[in-house]
This record gives sequence, structure tokens and C-alpha cells, in this order.
Amino acid sequence: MVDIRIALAQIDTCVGDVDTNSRTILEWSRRAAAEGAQVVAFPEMTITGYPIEDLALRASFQRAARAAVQTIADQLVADGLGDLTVVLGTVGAPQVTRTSPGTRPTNQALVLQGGAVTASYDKHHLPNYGVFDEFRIFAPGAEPCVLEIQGRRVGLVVCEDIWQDGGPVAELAAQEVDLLLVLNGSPFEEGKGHSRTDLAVRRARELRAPVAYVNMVGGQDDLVFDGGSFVVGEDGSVLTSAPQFVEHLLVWDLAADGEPEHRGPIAPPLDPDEEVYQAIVTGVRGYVRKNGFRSVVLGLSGGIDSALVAAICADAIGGDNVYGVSMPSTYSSEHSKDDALDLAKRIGAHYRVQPIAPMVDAFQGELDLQDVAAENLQARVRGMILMGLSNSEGHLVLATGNKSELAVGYSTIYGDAVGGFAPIKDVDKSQVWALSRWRNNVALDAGQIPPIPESSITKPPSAELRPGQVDQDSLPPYDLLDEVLDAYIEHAEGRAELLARGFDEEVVDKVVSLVDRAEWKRRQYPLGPKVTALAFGRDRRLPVTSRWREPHA
Ligand SMILES: Nc1ncnc2c1ncn2[C@@H]1O[C@H](COP(=O)(O)OP(=O)(O)OC[C@H]2O[C@@H]([n+]3cccc(C(=O)O)c3)[C@H](O)[C@@H]2O)[C@@H](O)[C@H]1O
Ligand SMILES: Nc1ncnc2c1ncn2[C@@H]1O[C@H](COP(=O)(O)OP(=O)(O)OP(=O)(O)O)[C@@H](O)[C@H]1O
Ligand SMILES: NC(=O)CC[C@H](N)C(=O)O
Repeated sequence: MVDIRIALAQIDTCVGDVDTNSRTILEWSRRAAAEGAQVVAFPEMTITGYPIEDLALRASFQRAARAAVQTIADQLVADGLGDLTVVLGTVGAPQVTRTSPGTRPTNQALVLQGGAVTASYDKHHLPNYGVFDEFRIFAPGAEPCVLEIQGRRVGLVVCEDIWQDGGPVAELAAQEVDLLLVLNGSPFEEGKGHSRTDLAVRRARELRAPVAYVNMVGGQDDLVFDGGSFVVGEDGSVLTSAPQFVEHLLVWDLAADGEPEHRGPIAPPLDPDEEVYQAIVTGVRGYVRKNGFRSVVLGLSGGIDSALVAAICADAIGGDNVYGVSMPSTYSSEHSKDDALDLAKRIGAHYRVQPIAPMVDAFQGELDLQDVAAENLQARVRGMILMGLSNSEGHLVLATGNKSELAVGYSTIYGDAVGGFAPIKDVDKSQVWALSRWRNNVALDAGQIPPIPESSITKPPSAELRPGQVDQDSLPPYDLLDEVLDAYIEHAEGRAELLARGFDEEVVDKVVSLVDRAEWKRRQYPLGPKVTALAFGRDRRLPVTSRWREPHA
């Protein structure tokens, strides 16, 4: 028996773009063959993109995916790749079962060999927690799948199947496989790479065989897929791994029976700040490109949030595609305007100044708004300007709110909350500073000019909606606020537990009340990349109309 060369194709697909995804599969199959691979494996739902949500239920979509399978199989043979085993993911046929009246298809892995489908596997475990809703759209599979490739037995499963004990992996353990191949659509969250490898190690030990894990890469709405494909050996060590956030072909040889396992290159792990930063860059790039935009526009206030968003965008799509607008009011400080211009120069962004006072005055001449209403008017005039520029020049408008602000509703709805995408909505204010410092340090280490002006990092945060206003007039200091938010939101602790931790009662009551009252505002906030274990949106679903309040003991 000889080695079998396996290529894990960590590619970026686009939901619904069956034709382009099919071409990408063919292109990477050719690459794999050129590397001498006998098997190439693609991520979960490669033909359709992932996650497809209710597109799965459309008969026309199911037909298009089915037709693509045969087109790919035929083209592989036409290209002289009939001997290559291609393993990919797609949407399977609708199932008529007791719980499924025939509209729910399966989440399927297919094996193409010699111009035909020679095996198929339907995902057993359908994740239905966090961001996932797969029970709604898929019917579960029931049969395990073992491929015979050059006399070796390769078990095939899909993503969630390895996250659950029992099921197909347990069945395969009784069937003596030589390798487990796992096709994945595993969204990024900070530190998740370790959970994936730990899990794969457990499965490798159960099966007494290596596990090859191929994950997708790229942005899809609020999800970021980081790739990071890998192979772990029977002994639990990582044998080879791919870098995160880039397309990559990871080539590895399954050793002949009884021979020691082969090792390949290991991608160096990313620093935790770098991992989150790159995830957001990937999310922004994916959203911009896949939705047909070439450029973005945002208000540059001289503050840290808009500066970090602009720096991320310059890294994602190039500074020349970033349009910054300074929109000073009568309350804007000189340093805000200077810092905004400085930032734009550092990242090579387009920059213009559009004072808002004449427009605010025109409104006030008619309405004479007072207090918060007058403050919010300024943010709304800015929102109107950005949407106007988007309509006339075609840029995607970015909202710059961070997770701490979203949590407590500290933004003006239809004002600074306008936009199509919100890059840092899952990054709390403490991490906004950390990511900014990390990005500047990377530039300094490389002998480059740091993108973010130092004063934007060090100045006290201010909305500048009235003279001398700072965020801390209305909110606890951000380090304290972020701790309380983490306990109340991420860890779902109640009022009593927050007080038991030693937080001040007044702070707890204020924060809890602000968070509870802002659900409606969060529901209307633009999409943005999930980078934490619990992002607002699909991870945390609460009623908007709710009279539940944390009990006072
Ligand atoms: N449950 C509910 N369902 C639907 N709508 C609801 C609602 N509750 C209130 N509303 C509506 O919301 C309105 C109040 O919300 P909104 O107009 O946003 O205004 P509001 O939340 O009262 O004020 C905005 C706050 O954000 C601060 N801010 C603004 C801009 C930027 C920044 C920053 O630092 O980044 C901070 C500002 O200083 C102020 O404290 C109400 O007038 C009502 O129309
Ligand atoms: N003078 C301004 N010129 C341009 N845009 C502004 C201006 N003021 C506010 N904005 C926009 O509104 C967003 C909310 O800004 P604001 O200054 O009120 O709060 P912030 O949370 O401190 O944000 P930042 O740190 O970016 O200043 C900003 O990020 C920016 O996009
Ligand atoms: N696509 C899936 O089945 C993903 C679910 C899995 N728990 C993950 O996040 O990796």
C-alpha cells in the first residue's frame, strides 16, 4: 500500500452564486491535481455557499445546485481529472419523513469520481443554537458513510457531526476507518480554533485514526469564516495546519498502513488581537465585495471608533476606496477636525469636510428642538449626509458603533446608527482601544506610519453633541461598564449575582435598565461581523416588547 495525497481546499464561496462556486471548485481541483493529490476535499455546502438559510427550501435553488453537481463532474472528466476524488458539500434532495413534509432537503456531502457521484452523506447533527437554525431548513441524515479510496477506508462527516457525542463518529469507530474527513462551515469567534482542534483530537482518539478538517474562509453577512483547516493525528498532535483568513490548499499525505504519520507545515497561531482584527477585515471585505460595492463612506469624528473602522477598511479594501467625511458642528473641537484629517492622510483615504451647522439651523428654524432632541438632530443630519453621498456616489455607509454602545443604546437611531454594515458592533470599547494599539504597533514594528493618530486613542470619548460633553457624563467609565456588560450579557447573570460580585448597586441598576431598554435599537442596527461567543443578533434573541425586569431582592 502507498501514501494517499489529500488536499484540503480552504476556499471562499458566495451564498447563492452557484456558477462562480462551481468554477472555484474546478479551479482548486485542478490545483490539487497539479500538487499530485488523489483526493481534494472542500468545505460544507461548497456549491451553494453557507449558510443558505431559507434558500434551502426553494425548489428552484435545489434544482440549480443539483444541475451544478453534474456540470462539475462532467468538467472534471473533460479536464482529465476523472481519477481525482472530489469531496464537496451541497444541498441534498427534499426528504419526506414523519417530521418533514418533503420541503426540507439535507445538508449533504458528495463524492465525485470519474464523472459520477459515487457516494453521498447527509449531515446527521443539525446545529440549532447560537447563530444556527438548521432544523428549520434541513432534514437530518441517518446513515454513516465510508469511502474506499485506494484500499483505505475514509469516513465522511459534516461539521456539527463531530461536535456531538454519539451519532456517525461513534458508528465509524466500530468500522475501522483509516481517516475521518470533516467538511466544515464553522464561523469564527475569538479563541475557537482551540475548541476545534481539541474536538478533532477527541474524535481521532475514538477512531484511532487521523482527522482531516477543512473549513471555509470569508465573510457572509454577520458571520466570518476563518479557515484554519488542519489535520490531527491518532496520537492527538496537530500534523499540519493552514493559516486563518486566507484561501489555502493544505496538502497532506495519509501514510501507508502501518507507516508513521506524515507531518507538514504548521501555520503560526495569531495573537488574540490580530485574530479579531483580521476577522473584522475579512468580514468587511466579504460584505463589500459580495454585495457589489467598491467603496465605503463613514463620518470621521476624530474619535477612536471611526478611526479604527477606517483603518480596518483601509486594510480590507484599500485606503483609496475609503471615503471619510468630517462633519463639524458648532460644538466640534479643533482637535476632532485635525485628528480626522490626520487619520485620512495616514490611511490614504479620500477626505472632505461638510459642516452641518447650516442644515441644523434650517431644521431648528422650523422645529426649535431642545435638549436631547437638539443633540440627536446633529447626528441625524450627519446620517442624512452619509446616505445622500451613498446614493449619489455608490459607497456603502458604515455605522461605527461599538458593542458597549449597542448594549446601552448610546447612539442616535437614524443618526449615527444609519448604515449598511457595522464593522465593530461586536467589539466592546475596551477592545476598541486594544485593537487600535495593536494595529499601530504592527505598523511601528514594520517601520510604517501607524494608521491611527495617537490623540484619537488617548482623548476621552465624546459625542460632541453639546459643549464639553463626554461619554462619562451619561455612562460609567468604560472599563467598569464593560465588566458589568460582560457579566450581565455574556454570562447572563442576574441583578443579585451582579451585586454579589461587588458591583455598585447604582451602576448595576443603571446598566441593566439601559441594556433592557435598548433591545429595539439593537434590532434595527446594521449587520456586522460576529467575533465573540455571544454577538447581538442571532446569538442573543430577546423580545423587543417585554416587561421583564431583573428582580430586586
Ligand atoms: N421600545 C421602543 N420601540 C420603538 N421606538 C422606541 C422605543 N423606545 C424609544 N423609542 C424611540 O426612540 C427615541 C429615542 O431614541 P434616540 O432618538 O436614539 O435618542 P436617545 O436614545 O434618547 O438619545 C441618544 C443618546 O445617545 C447619545 N449619543 C448619540 C449619538 C452618538 C453617541 C456616541 O457617543 O456615539 C451617543 C446621546 O448623547 C444620547 O444620550 C424615542 O423618541 C422614540 O421615538
Ligand atoms: N464631527 C463629526 N464629523 C464626522 N462624523 C462624525 C462627527 N461626529 C460624529 N460623527 C460620526 O458619528 C459617530 C458617532 O460619533 P460620536 O463622536 O458621537 O461618538 P463616539 O462613539 O465617540 O465615536 P468616535 O470615537 O468615532 O468619535 C462617529 O464615529 C462618526 O462616524
Ligand atoms: N456548520 C456547522 O455545523 C457549524 C457548527 C459547529 N458547532 C461549529 O461552529 O463549528
